[in-house]
Amino acid sequence: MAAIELDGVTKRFEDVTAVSDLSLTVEEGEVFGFLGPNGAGKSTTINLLLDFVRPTSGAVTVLGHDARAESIAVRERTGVLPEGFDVYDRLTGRAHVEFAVDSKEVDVDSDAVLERVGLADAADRKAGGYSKGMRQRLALAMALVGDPDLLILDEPSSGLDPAGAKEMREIVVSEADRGTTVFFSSHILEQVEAVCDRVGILRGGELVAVDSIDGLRSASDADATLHITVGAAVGDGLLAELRELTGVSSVDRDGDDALRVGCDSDAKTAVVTTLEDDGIPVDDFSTQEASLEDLFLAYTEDDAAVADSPNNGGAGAKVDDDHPETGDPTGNSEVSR
Ligand SMILES: Nc1ncnc2c1ncn2[C@@H]1O[C@H](COP(=O)(O)OP(=O)(O)OP(=O)(O)O)[C@@H](O)[C@H]1O
Repeated sequence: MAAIELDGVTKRFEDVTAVSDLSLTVEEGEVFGFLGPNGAGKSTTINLLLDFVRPTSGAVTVLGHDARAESIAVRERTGVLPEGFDVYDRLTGRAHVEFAVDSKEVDVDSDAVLERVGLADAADRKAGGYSKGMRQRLALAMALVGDPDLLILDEPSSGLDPAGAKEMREIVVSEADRGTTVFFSSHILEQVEAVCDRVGILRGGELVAVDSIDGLRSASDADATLHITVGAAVGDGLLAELRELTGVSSVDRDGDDALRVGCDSDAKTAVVTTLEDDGIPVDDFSTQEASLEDLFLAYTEDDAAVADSPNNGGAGAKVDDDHPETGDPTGNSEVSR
């Protein structure tokens, strides 16, 4: 069964279309990264899943439940780390987790959850004195209460130091190992690359790509960089010839005995063959694949030109030619529609 299913979902706020005809399926047990520039519609999508906002059109199903009609059933099985989470200053960390335990009506040892997110030593301190990263850990602890089937994390690494970000990754991986579906939005692409099975990229409310990172690589124009060590000097004429090859975007000398070539994967062989045909021995070469950041830019920049990507869970990877900040640590109060 799919954990999340959005079918032709559009959300308009007066004249702003935050999400446009979004279709996306996230399978149970997947770790799914949801990316997009500021204002792309990520938080709105998350709010649609949780029935904090309602679609203008289209259907949202979460864990087999209709997100509108069965929102309570969804929330009972879902842990949420909301964007812009804020603490109750006067309550201790433990009191926050106990609040989540009571709200979810589960029998959970709050200290064990706090330990899990590295807050055991600060459990009795008032959360108003917590650093930003500690607040974020506390939000995660509350999301983890009750071992949810689905974790929805909106910018989970915001405010975390590198050690905290690593712990966040480890928790995501261990949750996934337990079978939990994890759906998270992030601007920290290394984080996403490290843990996600698939990513979806939103741009202006539209899903412009959804695939594994390798799938995005092969479907996008983002180039790999080929480092070639050569056994003889490469003249300007040959450099120009290489630049003319199909799929080659740049060719630069890298010292006297090496070249750096930006090219798509199909062009690699032609580059090497052209050098050898011109009597230049190729002593060594290595390829550095496009990073997720390169891919993100390729899919979201204005002149993005991206080939069709086949594996999209029914969404159709596309070629691009009232968000309630409640202050409620459950993330559950105040619904804006
Ligand atoms: N309650 C609202 N009323 C009016 N417009 C809204 C509301 N909520 C979101 N929007 C608009 O919808 C668009 C998408 O916003 P959203 O917060 O979903 O983007 P995002 O991808 O989460 O951005 P960020 O990365 O900056 O958090 C933006 O243009 C935003 O201004």
